[in-house]
Amino acid sequence: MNAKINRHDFADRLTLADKLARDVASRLDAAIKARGKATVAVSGGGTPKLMFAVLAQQEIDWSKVTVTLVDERWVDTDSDRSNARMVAEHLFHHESHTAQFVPLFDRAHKDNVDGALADVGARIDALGLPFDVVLLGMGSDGHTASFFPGGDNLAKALDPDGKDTVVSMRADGAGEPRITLSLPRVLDTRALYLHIEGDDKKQVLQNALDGGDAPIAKVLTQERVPLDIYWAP
Ligand SMILES: O=C(O)[C@H](O)[C@@H](O)[C@H](O)[C@H](O)COP(=O)(O)O
Repeated sequence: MNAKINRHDFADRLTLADKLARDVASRLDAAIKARGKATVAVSGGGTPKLMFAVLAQQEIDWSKVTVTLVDERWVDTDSDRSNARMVAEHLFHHESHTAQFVPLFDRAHKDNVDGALADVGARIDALGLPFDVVLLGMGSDGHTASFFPGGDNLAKALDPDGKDTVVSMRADGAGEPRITLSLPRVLDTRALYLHIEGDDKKQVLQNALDGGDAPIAKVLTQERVPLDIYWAP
């Protein structure tokens, strides 16, 4: 293991959500004070919802915060599979409604994710990396972002020296086609968090820490940025 890893285990999910939301808000607030703006890339799926509800209530200058996604399912924003929709419904309330959102989905290319890669990549590059915060989740198959085992562009997405900002991904476990930040872009951040819940995911994480080759292992063994892992049963 090469990454500097800090483990944070909690007794329950609400306590985790509260602490992680405060830690992220504090990072964003420090970025605004230091550089006048903050950027955060968040993950989709179900795990972040409770934490987003707490994060939305943190009193920072959200008008100076830009939120984007680590990955997105290639579906329109009215789909209940859309991560953009999930973020809109769970994060952009209360204090945070003035934040700017940069989507990964591009309706102009709704039938062909590959046609959107250049434009979406440029959109992310224009944010001026590094991100201040990147929040990752993990599936029980050991994927993080859309780095799915067996994914058609997995090697490209995981190439530590790859030049692509975003990569398309199709995989049996992914449902619809995906777009994902590449591994080097995920790691181009001042702070990196992995948020996982449940004993099954803890075991998947442990397998990767023990030398398993699930995609999450690439985040555990990198040397670019320390990793804070937040877990609750
Ligand atoms: O769009 C997505 O699916 C994600 O960004 C993905 O990487 C997610 O973090 C994991 O699949 C965990 O998902 P759950 O939180 O729903 O288990």
